[in-house]
Amino acid sequence: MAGLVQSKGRLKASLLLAQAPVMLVFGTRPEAIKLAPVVTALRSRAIPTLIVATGQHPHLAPAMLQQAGLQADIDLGLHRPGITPPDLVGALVAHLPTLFRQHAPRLTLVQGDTTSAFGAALAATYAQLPLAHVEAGLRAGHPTDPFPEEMHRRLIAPLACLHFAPTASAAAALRAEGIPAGRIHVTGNSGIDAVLATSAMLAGQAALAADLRARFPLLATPGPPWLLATVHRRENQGERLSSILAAFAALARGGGARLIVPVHPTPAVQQRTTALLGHVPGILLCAPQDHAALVWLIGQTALVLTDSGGLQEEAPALGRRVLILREATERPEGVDMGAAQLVGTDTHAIIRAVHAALALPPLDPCFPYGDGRASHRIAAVIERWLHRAQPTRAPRPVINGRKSGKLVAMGAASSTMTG
Ligand SMILES: CC(=O)N[C@H]1[C@@H](OP(=O)(O)OP(=O)(O)OC[C@H]2O[C@@H](n3ccc(=O)[nH]c3=O)[C@H](O)[C@@H]2O)O[C@H](CO)[C@@H](O)[C@@H]1O
Repeated sequence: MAGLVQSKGRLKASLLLAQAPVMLVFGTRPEAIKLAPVVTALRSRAIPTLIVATGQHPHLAPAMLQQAGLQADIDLGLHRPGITPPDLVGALVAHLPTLFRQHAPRLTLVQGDTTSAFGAALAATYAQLPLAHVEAGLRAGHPTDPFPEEMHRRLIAPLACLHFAPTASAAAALRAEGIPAGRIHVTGNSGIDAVLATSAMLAGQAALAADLRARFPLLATPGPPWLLATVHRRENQGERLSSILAAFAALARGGGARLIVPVHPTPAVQQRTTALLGHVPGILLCAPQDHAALVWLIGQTALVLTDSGGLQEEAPALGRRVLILREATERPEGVDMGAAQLVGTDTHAIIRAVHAALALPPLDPCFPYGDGRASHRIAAVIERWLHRAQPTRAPRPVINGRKSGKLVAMGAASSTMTG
């Protein structure tokens, strides 16, 4: 009898979950990379998910999901040439309510600090739907730098009821802003789950590594060490980009290093990079790579030079030092551990830092941003939350501008967990 009651309870719970999925909204390459393991972990617990692509990175983001064996259930296709962050936020606030009405998500989940993440967070909040934030609590120090990412992170925080902080210091930043401790869960960064999974896949597939060696035959040629370099951030465009690229050119011309540079498709970056580095001996420009190739490239190079957030996290996990080509970082843990150095964008400072870093002994893999189990922790918290939070009100349909029906109430907070 007890068993029957229990199985009826389970059945009721699973029906509840099935009727009301977790809606994950993402738009860019790094969100796709970092959300793919979260989707897999949710699905492994039989939590239904609905993946919504905004179209912010129309080619890069779906390709990254595909690599993880996933695809978007719905693609809003909101990208158009010249679209600005406010345009995209406006489009998301206009389009997402229809999906909220059709799919009645119990929880909307966003990752990081992109315009897609902020627009979806705002739309969910207008619809009075509970919001979860993966990679919560990163702060670079200034409210609008990097712009608009820091503004996005800070504005998403008060809207979310579940905050998945990658590190203890990210959790502390949230608490300092008044987020109740019980809503914050220190999980590690799901990007580390992704990079470790990709690295294990590469180790297990000799044919894939052979393909990559064939794709980049120059890397096997004798000569100075290869460095991996990427630059794309909005705050580094213009003169700062020229200053960084001048350092790359000088390093290659000086014969101390060779650089492989996957060039971001943003026109302002692509044009200047091709113009300044296109014909410099010792510099290999290439298209953006799939995640497996990028992870392989980190392993083939001696040092990573970047303004990317994700690469700052990934390189130490793969035993590579990072020189951060920015004035500030929201990821201080790698610097504190000696795996990363904040170098800035001055040409001479970059050259000096490269020579100094190349003289250091090799770095052992280290994990300031997580142990590869963040997605499992995130899914476990969401599962508990779904079972605990009562759907007291259903999503409110808006018909001819009039609201009727019921709303899903903001969920109760669950306890902090670090395990
Ligand atoms: C400084 C900053 O505000 N960065 C934010 C930005 O990401 P972020 O600066 O990391 O964005 P990038 O476009 O550099 O993406 C990094 C990811 O793309 C991969 N890669 C890169 C180049 C390539 O050719 N192929 C490839 O697969 C890297 O391995 C890494 O996993 O949005 C992320 C998603 O919300 C946030 O987590 C970051 O905080």
